[in-house]
Amino acid sequence: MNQVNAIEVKHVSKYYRLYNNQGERILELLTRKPYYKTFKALDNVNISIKKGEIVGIIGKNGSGKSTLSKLIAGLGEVTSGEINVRGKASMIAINSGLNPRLTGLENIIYKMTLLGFSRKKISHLIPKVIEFSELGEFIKQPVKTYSSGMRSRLGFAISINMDPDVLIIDEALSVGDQEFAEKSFQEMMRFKEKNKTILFISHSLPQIREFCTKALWIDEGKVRAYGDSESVTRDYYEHKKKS
Ligand SMILES: Nc1ncnc2c1ncn2[C@@H]1O[C@H](COP(=O)(O)OP(=O)(O)OP(=O)(O)O)[C@@H](O)[C@H]1O
Repeated sequence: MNQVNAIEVKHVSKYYRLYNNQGERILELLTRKPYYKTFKALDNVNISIKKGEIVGIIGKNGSGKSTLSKLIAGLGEVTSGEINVRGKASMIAINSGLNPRLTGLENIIYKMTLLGFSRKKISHLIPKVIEFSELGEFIKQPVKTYSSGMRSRLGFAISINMDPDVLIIDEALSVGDQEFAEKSFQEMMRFKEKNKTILFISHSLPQIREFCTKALWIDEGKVRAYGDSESVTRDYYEHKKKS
């Protein structure tokens, strides 16, 4: 793998199986005949992302942004192709990664234990995560009682303090308040200074222009453009205006 590439996505396709109802899944098991339709969520995606880049991922709803970022984060299998990530990747998304039945504090411990952090390291990081999340006493409440903004705060605070090499943020900052979003952006910049890599999925083109060095435009599962964030967001905006 090239020394300077943090992420390499080579000829990656991802197909989902679509069933009309649960009955079809059972019929398939019984008859051993396929009852599903195949849906191509990603179609031969090739991309290399250099270490230290902040890459904004844009594209209309359902174009494959989350599918691609989940695969890069190691959540799920590619149907074909190959993904190489240098170092550890950590993903935060609006509704994933936290166990709703556990409290905020238990989630911190759970996630860090899963990643193999020592008890000592976890005890050291807990106060930092709580402080960054600004959840105060709510950290002792089950996550299912949190608002989407509170979940996103906790998710961001855990991920950033785990100090991954690649941080993937899927819309998680769109649900928080402005103040928290700004604090998170500052943290993203510090991350960049440490020459770490960030993938940032957002529907906000101004945010992408402000914070990302590059932008990746995904359209119907294919890479439509990858280049400097200014020009890719402009092309995307022009395309949206016409359609
Ligand atoms: N688990 C799944 N099973 C079946 N289809 C799926 C699954 N996950 C995603 N898809 C489909 O794959 C396509 C791409 O979805 P994805 O969530 O990657 O899009 P997105 O670009 O992130 O969209 P959005 O902007 O709405 O978040 C969509 O058509 C979606 O319905």
